[in-house]
Amino acid sequence: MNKHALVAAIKEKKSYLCVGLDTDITRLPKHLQSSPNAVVKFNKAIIDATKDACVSYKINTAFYEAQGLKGWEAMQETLHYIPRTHFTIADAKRGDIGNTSAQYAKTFFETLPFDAITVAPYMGEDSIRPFLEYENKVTIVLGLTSNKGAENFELQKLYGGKPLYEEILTTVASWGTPDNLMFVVGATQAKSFLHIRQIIPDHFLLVPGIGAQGGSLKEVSHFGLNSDGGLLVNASRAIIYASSGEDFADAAQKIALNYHEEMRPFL
Ligand SMILES: O=C(O)c1cc(=O)[nH]c(=O)n1[C@@H]1O[C@H](COP(=O)(O)O)[C@@H](O)[C@H]1O
Repeated sequence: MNKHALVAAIKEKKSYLCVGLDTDITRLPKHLQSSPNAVVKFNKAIIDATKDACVSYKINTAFYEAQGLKGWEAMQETLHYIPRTHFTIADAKRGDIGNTSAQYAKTFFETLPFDAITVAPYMGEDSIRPFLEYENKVTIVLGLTSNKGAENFELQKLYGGKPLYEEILTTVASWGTPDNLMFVVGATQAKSFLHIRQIIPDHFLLVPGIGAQGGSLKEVSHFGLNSDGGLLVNASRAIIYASSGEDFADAAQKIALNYHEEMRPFL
């Protein structure tokens, strides 16, 4: 699915919810833990339960890579199970010298055919170009992240007085278009959304940090939405671990529907 199809899905469904499949093998409900392929069973149940409320799924690759070969297989099976009507994100946070980034792009755009990947901008233009060369794929660059460590570098002022993250948004935006580039902005950074929208009015923002990290969906929506929707708000733990019992999928569905209901009036 490309960005235009995503915009259509958001408008039709009146949802900009992205469900995060950060599936931690140690947090699976007890009744699944001994079952073979437990991660895939869990993910399939979560997808079945939440697909009507959301337009996107984000697979955080760390939770799968940590399991070795079995984890990569689970990631692949999960990706293929996600309906084509949903925008798929590999949250892999890659980026390296050009020829290495080209291999990362191949991994997450071809071998595993995700629609988008998260990328760290630290190594600059040649580390991001190989991702942008793919037509109909989206590169999501870390802008202002949700974590405390954002203060260490992203919010530090450069010599001109501008914070580093602003320089990243402006410069990276000039390497692509709002069709092939999005930016990560954490929901915990709500007070910066108005300003960020002045710098990049047209780009989609992937917004993690509601739910477990305490960000406000209302604030983010108020300041972040644009005429395309322009937001993908992610929640992972708050949805997928809404219950640790046999009712985990029903509980996940309830939370996802609540987010959807909160989003509806904004569109
Ligand atoms: O790129 C991300 O998705 C990301 C960026 C960021 O600034 N903060 C952030 O939490 N994330 C990811 O978003 C998800 C948030 O998970 P929950 O806090 O459980 O909703 C995790 O997969 C994080 O790795």
